[in-house]
Amino acid sequence: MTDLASQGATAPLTDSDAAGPRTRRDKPEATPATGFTVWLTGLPSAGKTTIATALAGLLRATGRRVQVLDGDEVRATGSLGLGFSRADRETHVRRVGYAAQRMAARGACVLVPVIAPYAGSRAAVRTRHEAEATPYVEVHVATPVEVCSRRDVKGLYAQQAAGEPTGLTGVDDPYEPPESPDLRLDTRDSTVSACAGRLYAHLMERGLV
Ligand SMILES: Nc1ncnc2c1ncn2[C@@H]1O[C@H](COP(=O)(O)OS(=O)(=O)O)[C@@H](OP(=O)(O)O)[C@H]1O
Ligand SMILES: Nc1ncnc2c1ncn2[C@@H]1O[C@H](COP(=O)(O)OP(=O)(O)O)[C@@H](O)[C@H]1O
Repeated sequence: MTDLASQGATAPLTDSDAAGPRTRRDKPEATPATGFTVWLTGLPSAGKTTIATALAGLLRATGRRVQVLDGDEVRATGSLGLGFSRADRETHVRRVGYAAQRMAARGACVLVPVIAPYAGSRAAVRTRHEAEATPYVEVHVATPVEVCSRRDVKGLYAQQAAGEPTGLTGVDDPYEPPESPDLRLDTRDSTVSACAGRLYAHLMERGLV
């Protein structure tokens, strides 16, 4: 048995195919999957990262290549040195949008849990994707600030209430809610898996999965 065969690369998936047995090797080459970007925008603690992680699991289970571009992670690397002023956030969002589009254009499912508080920079990201004919899905994780501040996953709301940091999105810094996102998720009365499932269903409707 060759190495490839020992990894199951030529094992028949079915023997009932009229054209003869299909092989695992047929799958990726015969139908290269279209990449896309899903941008999850919303307040801190809204549920962006949690839903992105759950969706990543669903997509990986079907064999898709997934890249998650988390705001904190990009800020520690590609956006190192940028803060939370309007100008810095806009630069950061456009930078992440550029990277996302390039990865999606190469077939990845790119999931972006990044606040992106300003409508203008979100529109710029969408426009970049459209210009390159890369599918783009904007999801508003529309959890109200009262709920987010109760969750307070990173303790930021409590810290802000105690005086630092100032300029917390949704509290004393702007968040411009998307007027017409592709999908709006209300996480108040839904489980994480229900939200990820709704998003997956939307991707199916769009023919992306
Ligand atoms: N002032 C202020 N406002 C908002 N968020 C703040 C702030 N300071 C730190 N953080 C934390 O930074 C995390 C990453 O933010 P993002 O890159 O997604 O933000 S932005 O799009 O540039 O606005 C973001 O992560 P999430 O909580 O996952 O949204 C925040 O926890
Ligand atoms: N339906 C839901 N979808 C996403 N998160 C939820 C949901 N219900 C409760 N949560 C909780 O809300 C918190 C969201 O945190 P996180 O995903 O880090 O937010 P964000 O990335 O938007 O800052 C997590 O503790 C998560 O378990």
